[in-house]
Amino acid sequence: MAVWCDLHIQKTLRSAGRVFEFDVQLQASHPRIVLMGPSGIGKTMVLQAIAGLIQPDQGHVRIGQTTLFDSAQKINLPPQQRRVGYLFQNYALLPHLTALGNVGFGLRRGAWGFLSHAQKQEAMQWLERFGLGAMAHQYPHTLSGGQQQRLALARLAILRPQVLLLDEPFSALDPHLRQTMREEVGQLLQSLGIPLLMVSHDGQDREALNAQVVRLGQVGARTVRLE
Ligand SMILES: Nc1ncnc2c1ncn2[C@@H]1O[C@H](COP(=O)(O)OP(=O)(O)OP(=O)(O)O)[C@@H](O)[C@H]1O
Repeated sequence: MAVWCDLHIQKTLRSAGRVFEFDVQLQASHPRIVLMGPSGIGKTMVLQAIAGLIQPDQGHVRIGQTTLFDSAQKINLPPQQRRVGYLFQNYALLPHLTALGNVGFGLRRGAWGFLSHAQKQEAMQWLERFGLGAMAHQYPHTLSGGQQQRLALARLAILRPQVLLLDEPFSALDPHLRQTMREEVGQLLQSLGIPLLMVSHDGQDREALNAQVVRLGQVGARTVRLE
């Protein structure tokens, strides 16, 4: 696979006399990257910079053929134009919509748009692909933790993002479900062909996803890529 992610993120944060310096470069061609490193090193910051939720002081972020951010060229696409699927830890499902409504939500036109017949069919296909076809008319709170996670992923995948960003997606699940979800999500994501960048503390996530590890660490007072 060609390089699908090319980034250089430089950022300095200061508060209460503490300075946090971040200078990380990454060129990824492996389709599944797991970002590891000690707590507070800035792993989540990498995902946020790709999603456009924080702005680097300097550097660039390119995903596929698209430049999302480039300080020299003064490019900074707003989050909604980045075609990036960010799975939040609480899944951010819409409680008043059914599973079908949640998956179809991003296909609607305008805030109050209804789903067309074709859009409903498309949403249904994605639910089935994620093993949730029988639960199309259930609300999120009636789904198990693993089902909610699959629903959240289906909701991102239907929009065909250029990359999926997952922040410790399995850490909130109980140990048994964690292993099942690792395997299920790993197979699903491989079959989708969407590149993946995931933050994890757990070597078993890397194994289940057959991913490449990128480690962040500190050199002096600065966070950098170690390998
Ligand atoms: N305004 C700020 N001033 C100084 N440092 C900050 C500021 N905001 C965030 N930081 C620091 O930025 C760092 C990056 O945090 P981030 O959540 O990305 O780390 P992480 O590697 O994902 O951690 P964890 O594994 O614990 O989730 C943290 O050390 C945090 O203390």
